[in-house]
Amino acid sequence: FEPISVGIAIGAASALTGYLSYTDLYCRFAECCREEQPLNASALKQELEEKLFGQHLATEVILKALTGFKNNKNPKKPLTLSLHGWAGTGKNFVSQIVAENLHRKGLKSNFVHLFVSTLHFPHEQQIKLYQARNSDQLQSWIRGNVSACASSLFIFDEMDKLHPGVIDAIKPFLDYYEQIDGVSYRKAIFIFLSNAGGDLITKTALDFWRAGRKREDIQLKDLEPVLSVGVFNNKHSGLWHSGLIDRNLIDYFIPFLPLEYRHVKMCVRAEMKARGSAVDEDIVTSVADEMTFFPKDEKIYSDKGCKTVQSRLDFH
Ligand SMILES: Nc1ncnc2c1ncn2[C@@H]1O[C@H](COP(=O)(O)OP(=O)(O)OP(=O)(O)O)[C@@H](O)[C@H]1O
Repeated sequence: FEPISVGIAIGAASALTGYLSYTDLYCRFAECCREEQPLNASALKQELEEKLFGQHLATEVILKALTGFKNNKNPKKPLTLSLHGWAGTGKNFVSQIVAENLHRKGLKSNFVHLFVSTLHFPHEQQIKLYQARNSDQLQSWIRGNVSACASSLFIFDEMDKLHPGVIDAIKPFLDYYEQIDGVSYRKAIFIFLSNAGGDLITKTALDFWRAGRKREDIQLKDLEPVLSVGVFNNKHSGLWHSGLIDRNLIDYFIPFLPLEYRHVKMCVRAEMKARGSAVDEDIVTSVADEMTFFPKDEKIYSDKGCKTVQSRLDFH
C-alpha cells in the first residue's frame, strides 16, 4: 500500500461520513426537505386503519395514490387529490395524517401549507379585487414554497367556496409542464377538500343501508357516476367551473361516507384515549346520544360526523 493514497482514502471516507452524519444530525434538529425520502407505506396503512373510522374507500385510495406517486422517480405532474364528503367525516383529519407521513412535523412543517379559502378570500363581492392581487400572491406563494422544497404539500380547505377565478391561478401548477419559470412542480402534492357531492355520497350510502347491504361493500364504481353528476357537472361548485376536471388535472376523487352512531362512539373512545383518560362506556354512550342523526325516520348518520365530539366530551 502506498501510504499517501491510503491517507487520502481515509481522509475522504471520514470527510464523507463526517458530512453525512452532520447532515443527518442537522436534519434531526432543523427540518430538511428530503425529496427522495421514500414513503413508509406500511406505517401509513396502519395509521389509517387504526385511526380513520368508517372510511374504507378513502383509506384504500389514499394509500394507493400516495405509494404510487412516491415510488415514481419521475412523475409527469404533481399529485392532486380531491376529498369529498359531509362535514366532520375526516377530510381534514386524513390530510393531517398524510402531512405527518410525508413531513415529520406534519401541519407544522415548513413544507406543508394549509390554505383555507374562506379565511384567505372571505368576501365574494370583492373577488375581482382579490383575484387580481391575490392570484398573483397565491401564485408566487406556491412558486416560492415549491422552489424551497419540491415535495411540498398544499392543502386547500373549503375548495367549493373558492372562486373559480382563484382556482384558475392554481391550475398551471397542476398541469403536465416540465417546468414553469425554472421551477418544477411535479413532485408536489395538492389536496383539495370540499363538501361538494357530500349529499349524493350520503344518498348512495343510504341506498345500500336500505337495501340491507353492508357499508363496506360500497365500491368506488358505485360512487363514480354519482360524483360525476353531482360534482363534475355542478356549475355552482367553484372547483368544477374552472376546468380542472375537463383537463383531467385531478388524479383521484376520494369520497368520505357519512358516519354512523358506531363510528361516533369510536371517535369518543379515541378522544378519551388521546386525553389519557380511561375509556368509560357510559360516557361514550351519552356523548354519542347527544349527537343528532338523520334522515328523520331512520336516524342513521351523524349530522356533524365526529366534529363536535371533542367539545361535547368537555362537559362530561
Ligand atoms: N372518519 C373519522 N375517523 C376518526 N376520527 C374522525 C373521523 N371523522 C372525523 N373525525 C374526528 O373529528 C374531527 C373533525 O373532523 P374533520 O375536521 O376531519 O372533518 P372534515 O371532514 O374535514 O369536516 P368539514 O367538511 O366540516 O371541514 C377530527 O379532528 C377527528 O378527530
